[in-house]
Amino acid sequence: MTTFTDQIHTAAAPFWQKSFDHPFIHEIGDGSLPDAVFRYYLIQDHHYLNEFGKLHQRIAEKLSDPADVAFLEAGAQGLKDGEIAVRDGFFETLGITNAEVAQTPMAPATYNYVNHMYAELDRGTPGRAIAGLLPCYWLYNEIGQRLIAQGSPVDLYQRWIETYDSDGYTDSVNTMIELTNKTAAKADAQEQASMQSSFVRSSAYELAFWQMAIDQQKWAI
Ligand SMILES: Cc1ncc(C[n+]2csc(CCO)c2C)c(N)n1
Repeated sequence: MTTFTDQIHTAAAPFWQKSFDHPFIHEIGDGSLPDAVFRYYLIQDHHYLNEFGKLHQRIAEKLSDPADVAFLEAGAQGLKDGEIAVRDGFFETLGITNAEVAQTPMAPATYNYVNHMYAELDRGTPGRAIAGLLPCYWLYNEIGQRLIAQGSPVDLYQRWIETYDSDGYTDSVNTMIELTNKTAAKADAQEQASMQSSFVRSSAYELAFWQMAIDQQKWAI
C-alpha cells in the first residue's frame, strides 16, 4: 500500500536527487569540502537547530495525543543533548566560538527555511508544520546511508556522516514518518495537499541550504 509519506516523498524526489548530487555532499564524501564552507554551514545550522528544537516544543503544545506530545518534547530535548551537543565538539575542532555564532546573522536561506516552518504552524496547522519538519529528519538519514558506504577521508566529515546513520537516529526518523502518516490519516484531501506542499517546500529549502554554505550567502550585495 502506498502511504501518505511515500506519496510526498515522490513529490519531493527531484529536490532530494539534487541534494544527493550537490557538490557539498560529494565534497563531504571525498574530503575536498573547504573548511570555510563547512564552518559556515555549522554556524548557520546552529541557528537552524535552535529554532528547530523550539518548533518541536511549539507543535507539541498544540497536539493532544500524549504519545505524540512526548515524542516531540523528547525531540526538542534530544536536540539540546544530542545533535547540538555533538556540534559543540565540531565547534571546538574548528575554533568556532559562541561570540562568532552570535555575531553571524542567519543567512537568507536559513531565515527562509525557519520562517517557512513557523508559518506552516502559525498561519497553517500542526499537521502542516509536522510535514515541514519531516524532510530534515528523513533526507539526512538517506544522505547518511548513501555516504556511510564510502566514508570520508576527513575525520570531521566522517563524524558528521556517522551522526545521520546511527540506529537511534533511524528510529527517530521512522517515528516522525509514522506521526506524519497518522496526522494525514485524520486530514481531508485539501489539508493533505497543504501538508504535501509544506514537505516539498522544506525539501527545496534543504537543497538551498547546501548552496547557501558554498556561497557563504549573506544579506549584503
Ligand atoms: C538544515 C538541516 N537540515 C536537517 C538537519 C538534520 N537534523 C537536524 S535536527 C534533526 C532531528 C534529530 O536530531 C535532524 C535529523 C540539519 N542538521 N540541518
